[in-house]
Amino acid sequence: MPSLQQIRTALDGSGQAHVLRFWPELDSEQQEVFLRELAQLDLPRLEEHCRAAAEAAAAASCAPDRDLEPNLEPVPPESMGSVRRSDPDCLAGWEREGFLQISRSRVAVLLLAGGQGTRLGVRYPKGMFDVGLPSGKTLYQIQAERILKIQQLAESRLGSKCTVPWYIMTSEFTLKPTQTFFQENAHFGLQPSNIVMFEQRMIPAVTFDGKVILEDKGKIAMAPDGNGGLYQALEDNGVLEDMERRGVEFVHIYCVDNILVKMADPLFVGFCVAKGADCGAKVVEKAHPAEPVGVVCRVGGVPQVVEYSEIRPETARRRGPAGELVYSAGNICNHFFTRSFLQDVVKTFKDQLKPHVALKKVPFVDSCGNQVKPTEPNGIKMEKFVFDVFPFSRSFVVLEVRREDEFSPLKNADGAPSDTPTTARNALLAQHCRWAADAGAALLDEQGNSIQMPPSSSAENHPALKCEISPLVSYFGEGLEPLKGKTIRTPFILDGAAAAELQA
Ligand SMILES: CC(=O)N[C@H]1[C@@H](OP(=O)(O)O)O[C@H](CO)[C@@H](O)[C@@H]1O
Repeated sequence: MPSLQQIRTALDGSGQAHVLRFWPELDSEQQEVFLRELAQLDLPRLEEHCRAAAEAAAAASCAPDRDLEPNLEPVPPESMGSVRRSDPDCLAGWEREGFLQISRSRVAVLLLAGGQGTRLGVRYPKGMFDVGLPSGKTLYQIQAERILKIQQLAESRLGSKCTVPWYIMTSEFTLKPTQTFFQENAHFGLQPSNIVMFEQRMIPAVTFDGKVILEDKGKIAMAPDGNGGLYQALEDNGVLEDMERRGVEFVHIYCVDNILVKMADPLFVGFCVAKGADCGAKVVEKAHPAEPVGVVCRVGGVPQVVEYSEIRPETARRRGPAGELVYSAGNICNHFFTRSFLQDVVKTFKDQLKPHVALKKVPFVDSCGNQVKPTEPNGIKMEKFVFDVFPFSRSFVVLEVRREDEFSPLKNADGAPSDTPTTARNALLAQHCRWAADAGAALLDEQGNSIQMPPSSSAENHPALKCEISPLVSYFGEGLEPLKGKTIRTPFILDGAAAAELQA
C-alpha cells in the first residue's frame, strides 16, 4: 500500500490536492479508512480521468451527437430472427440447439448487478427487491429458480446432468449484501460453488471543472464504472479462466431488473449458436418513441446500441412507410457472447471503450466542511456500457421477442407511470394467467367471477390477475398439464406441492 506521502504527492501532481484538505481533522480510525480508499484509486490515471470527464461533460452539454444521424440505419433483416415472425420449425430447431448446449454445460448466465437502484429509491441491491408477488419472492430468488428449472429441463430432454453456472457482477455497494442474502437463503437451492460473485471497479465522481468530489471529509464520492465495467472486472477477477475451467463456451448476460428474464434462454442461445454469432442481442419492439430503452441499430455499418439518453428525439420519432418506427429494436439488456469473443474484448478491445457522461446530483462537503445536498447536477459520473463492444463483433445477430413474455423492467418506485414494482408484478402474474388459461384452466377472481384475459399489451395495468406459477414448476409455460379442465380461484400459487396435489 502506498504511504500517505506518496498519495499526497500523486494528488498534488494531478491537481487534486483538495482531497486531503480535511485530513488533520480526521481521527486516526477515519484516517486509516480513508488511506485504504485512496490507495485503491488508480492514481497514475487520475489526472487523465478528471480531465476527460470535464471535457466530455462540456461536449455533451452541446446536445446529443449530431454526427451519429447520417450514419444510422436499422439492423438489416438478414441478421435478425423474430419469435413473432420466424417459422415455427426454425424456432423449434433453435430451441433444440440451445438445450443441447445447456445439457453439455456449455452455457453460463452472467448477471449485471452492480447498480445502486437510485431511481427505485432503495438502499440495497435491486435483486433483493420484492415486488409484492403472492409468494413474496425477490428478483434473485426468481432468477435462481429459473436456473434450477432450465438445468432440470435440459437434463430431462437430453438425459445428461448439467450445470448452468451463475456469474454475478456486483459493486462495492452490492457485493456484501448480495453475499449475505444468498447465504441466508441457502443459495435458493443452487450449489454455492456454481455461483461466482465478483466486483466491478469504482471510479471517482468529478466536478464540472475536473476536481474529484469529496462526499465527506474523509471519503471520495465513488460510483461503479457502469455495466461496461464488466470487461475490466472479468480480467481483474479471472472470470474467463473460471469459465474455461468449467467448459463454458456461451454466456447469456442480463440486467438484474427485468422480472421476466429467461435465464439461459435455450431459444436465444440456440439462435445465436445456429447463426454462428459471436455476439447477439434480444430486443422488443419499442412501445413508443420516447420509451427509455436503447436502440439496437448500425452506425456506419457496424452494430451498435444508441442509448435512450443519447438519441435525438427527432431520430427516435422517425417512421417508415407503414407508420412503423424506423428505430424500433428496443434493447432489453439480454446479450449473448461467446467466451472467445469475451476473451478478445478483454485482451484487445476493452481499453477502446469510450465512457459515457452522466450528470448527477452528488452530495459533497464544501470548502468549509459543510455537507451539501445539491438540487442541480454538480457532478460527472463516467460510465461504460456493456453493449459498447458490439462494434467489435464479427458476426452479430438480433432476436426480437414478445414484450409480454420477456420484458418488464423494474426501474422506478411506485407512483411513476411505468417500470415500477406494480407493473413488474402485474406483468408476471398476467403471463402466468395466460399460461394457466392456455393449459386449459378456468380462472376465477377473488369474488368467484370468471376472469376475462385482457389483451397482453395492457396486462401490466390489470390488477385482477393473481395467478403465480413457481419457476420450479414451469420455465416458459411448459408442464402445466395438471391444470387442464381445473377451475382455479385466484389468488393462486402453483408451487411444487400444489402441482403434485392437482396431479393427484
Ligand atoms: C447501458 C445499458 O445497458 N442500458 C440499458 C439499460 O438501461 P438502464 O436505464 O441503464 O437500466 O436497460 C434498458 C432496458 O431495461 C436498455 O434499454 C438500456 O439500453
